Amino acid sequence: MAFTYKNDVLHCEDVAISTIAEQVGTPVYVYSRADIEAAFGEYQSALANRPHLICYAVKANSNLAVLNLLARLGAGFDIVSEGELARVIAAGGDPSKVVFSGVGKSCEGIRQALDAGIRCFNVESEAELNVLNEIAAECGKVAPVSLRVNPDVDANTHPYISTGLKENKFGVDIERAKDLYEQAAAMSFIEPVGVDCHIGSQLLSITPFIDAVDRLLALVDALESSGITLKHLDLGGGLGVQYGEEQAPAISAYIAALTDRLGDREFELIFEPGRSVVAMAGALVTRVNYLKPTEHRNFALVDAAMNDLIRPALYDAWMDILPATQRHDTAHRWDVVGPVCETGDFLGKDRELALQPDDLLVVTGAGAYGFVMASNYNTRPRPAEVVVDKGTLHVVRQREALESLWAGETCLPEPAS
Ligand SMILES: Cc1ncc(COP(=O)(O)O)c(C=O)c1O
Ligand SMILES: N[C@@H](CCCC[NH3+])C(=O)O
Repeated sequence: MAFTYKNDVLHCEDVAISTIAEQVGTPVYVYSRADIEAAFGEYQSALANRPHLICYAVKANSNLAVLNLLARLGAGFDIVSEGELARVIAAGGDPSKVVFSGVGKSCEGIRQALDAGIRCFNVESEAELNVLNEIAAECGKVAPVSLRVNPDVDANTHPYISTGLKENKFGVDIERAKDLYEQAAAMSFIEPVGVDCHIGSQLLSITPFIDAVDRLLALVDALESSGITLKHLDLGGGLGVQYGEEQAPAISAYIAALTDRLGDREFELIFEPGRSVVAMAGALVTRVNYLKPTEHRNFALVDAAMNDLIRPALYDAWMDILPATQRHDTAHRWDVVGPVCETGDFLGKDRELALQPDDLLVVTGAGAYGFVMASNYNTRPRPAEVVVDKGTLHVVRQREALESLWAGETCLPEPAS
């Protein structure tokens, strides 16, 4: 674990958090190269004795430096837009290791992905399959396809990030999937190559994954007996991490439990992990601007806000908040809140901390769905991002310049008289 205390001072790898804040300012996202590589390495070791491709889910953290270091480790990528495809290519990723997920792919995205020669389109509806067939015909290409099947399994996670239930917008109803594969197989510019599912994110139990894989395997066997042989099984992402006291399954246990279900079937396995690769490798560093104790609650007003890290506001997500330097004076309960004009603008509530103005606080577990979900609400520039590589600090994205926030906007001309 990269974020550890040495003599009361929190470090990322060998660099003190206070050094980062002095050099780069706050708020700032900090990622540990070693932690990202270790988590990805766990997937690689767990899958070492099977044909596999680990397609890192770009949406979790799409910083070019992060994508580049995963590409160098041999990762494939799971994308959901032409923007993410462009990022992967800019970061040196191999398009032939890209799978394209997403329930509403644009025609332009489909065209660019066909041109780039991606590994597979994870198709989510009959309408999308027809559009893909038409665009592939125009481009004179055959599109490799998996259907993303909705297995109707309860992932037991926050309702906003549960994706494998019938009432969710994602995937093709498993009961319709066989018919759709038969249609796909008859299309001239579509080649069914795999099957895919992704039932949700931040799953803390392996059981729903097992239920989903069993349902997928029954479908694969039924397809096989009607003459459609698939080459790969894509089991999506979704493995949770330990933000607080809840325990998350180890990557190795999760992979072992799923590969156990396959029997002697010899598919290539694809996984699309996002959070479990990058979440714990990152943190958001923020400075206490004001302390505001009141009769009812104590507020620590920090310089990061919901625009920088929206998970607490959007999902009521609990994320750990650590002092950059541990004080040994009396702790109090603080709501750690930002400057944005919304009551939902908090990073954590009721946290026991010994605080002084100007102290640095560190929100851990922020490497996934942190910067990527940041916005410019309240005309706040998005923070810088840095990677710590042992003793060296690399600024991999500068904090946005204020003027860039209104670049491209124009005022109306004087009204014609
Ligand atoms: C299709 C798809 N694949 C992979 C992921 C990555 O999920 P996670 O970050 O939970 O591993 C997501 C996000 O939930 C997704 O929608
Ligand atoms: N944004 C979510 C995860 C979304 C998963 C995307 N399919 C989170 O922060 O937990």
